[in-house]
Amino acid sequence: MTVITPLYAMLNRLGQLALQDGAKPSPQTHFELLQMIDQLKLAVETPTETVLRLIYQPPQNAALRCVIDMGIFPLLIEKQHLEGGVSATQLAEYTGAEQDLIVRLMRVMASLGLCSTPASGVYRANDKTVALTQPIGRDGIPCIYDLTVPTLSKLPEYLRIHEYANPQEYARSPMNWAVGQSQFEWLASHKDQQALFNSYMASRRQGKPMWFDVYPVDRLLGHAVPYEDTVFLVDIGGNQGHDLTKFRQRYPHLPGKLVLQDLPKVVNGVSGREAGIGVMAYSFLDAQPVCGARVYYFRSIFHDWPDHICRQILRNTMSAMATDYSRILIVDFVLPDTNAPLLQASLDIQMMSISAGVERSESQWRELLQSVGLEISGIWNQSPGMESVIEVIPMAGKSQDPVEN
Ligand SMILES: C[S@@+](CC[C@H](N)C(=O)[O-])C[C@H]1O[C@@H](n2cnc3c(N)ncnc32)[C@H](O)[C@@H]1O
Repeated sequence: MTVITPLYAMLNRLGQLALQDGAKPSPQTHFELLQMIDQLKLAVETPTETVLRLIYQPPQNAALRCVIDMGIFPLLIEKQHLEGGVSATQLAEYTGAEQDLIVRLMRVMASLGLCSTPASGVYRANDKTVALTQPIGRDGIPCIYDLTVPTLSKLPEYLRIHEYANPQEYARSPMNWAVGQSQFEWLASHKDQQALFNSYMASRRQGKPMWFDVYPVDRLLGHAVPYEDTVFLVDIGGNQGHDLTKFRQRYPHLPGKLVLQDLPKVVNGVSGREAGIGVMAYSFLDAQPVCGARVYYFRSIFHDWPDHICRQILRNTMSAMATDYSRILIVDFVLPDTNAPLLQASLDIQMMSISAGVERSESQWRELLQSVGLEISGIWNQSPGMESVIEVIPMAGKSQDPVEN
């Protein structure tokens, strides 16, 4: 009798998933495939192997950061035409680094699958190498490394000293304790990293659906007031306008203006004229100056902040909302109560560290919103691994007057 082991059952399921959607899997299948592959690895690894894999992640990240700094990935792309690949000797010549060091760093890159190594001390670009030369890898890796590593290395000490209290105050976040500033002050005082951050923000969802692919925008269009001087959507904390530009391209004829808001250091020098976007330096810790917009849109904002600041931001927005007309759209993760994807669970720890922020579950979102008199009118999601679009309106019978923060 054949015994179906858990490993065999997993492989079977993987096979089914691989067949299911042909060459281009749906977002759901893609997500399940990735989850299954992780589970498969755990099923094959011995417990010792799992622990060793985890222990040696920090050196991998450090090596990757160095290889990005040395500009090796663009060289591999540039020399892609060389059939035999690029040797460590050549890389040493191009970069000025010592050849033996290159061999040691590139061994890690090849093991991570970020290039191939057809012969000893020889490297070739693969499809992952390309992403490391684009803004998402080129700028995202050093940005997140510099922003988080000094704090993460001290997080165990911070939590021990603070008797394992859940960090809930922006001004007393682990980053503030470890580095003297929380994320946005730190970025504002580190010009190069702020530029990397902006570039990473604009690039990190490349190839993923936009919020308007997930959310039925028709819900907003039908009742929008079509006057030239009305505002259709304000992107609050919209960085340098990457989302709004794409929204404008998809919807060139909207009933009303689009407005981008972010901190002065982020939007100074940004011109939205070509895309027909108004640009405004504004802090969402102050009352919202744009009144009566159809939509107040926040993407990846609330996860940066603890509840008390989120309430402040929400109240500042509610004071500008038009009764029975304006709504808030929040694009953020809605963590499942069990089996949260590792990326979301890890981002939660990152947010906690750099700004006492939180990735929230549906019940946490409801609780937060209810505490200021708001309620969820719908949640849209295309894939469990992606952010959701949460539509929010004032609770029936609640006033939208400014309330004390
Ligand atoms: C995680 S990024 C998200 C950017 C963009 N919404 C996106 O999803 O790509 C957070 C943004 O909030 C902005 N921000 C931080 N503090 C702010 C404040 N007090 N007022 C307005 N924007 C702020 C940052 O400059 C940054 O652009």
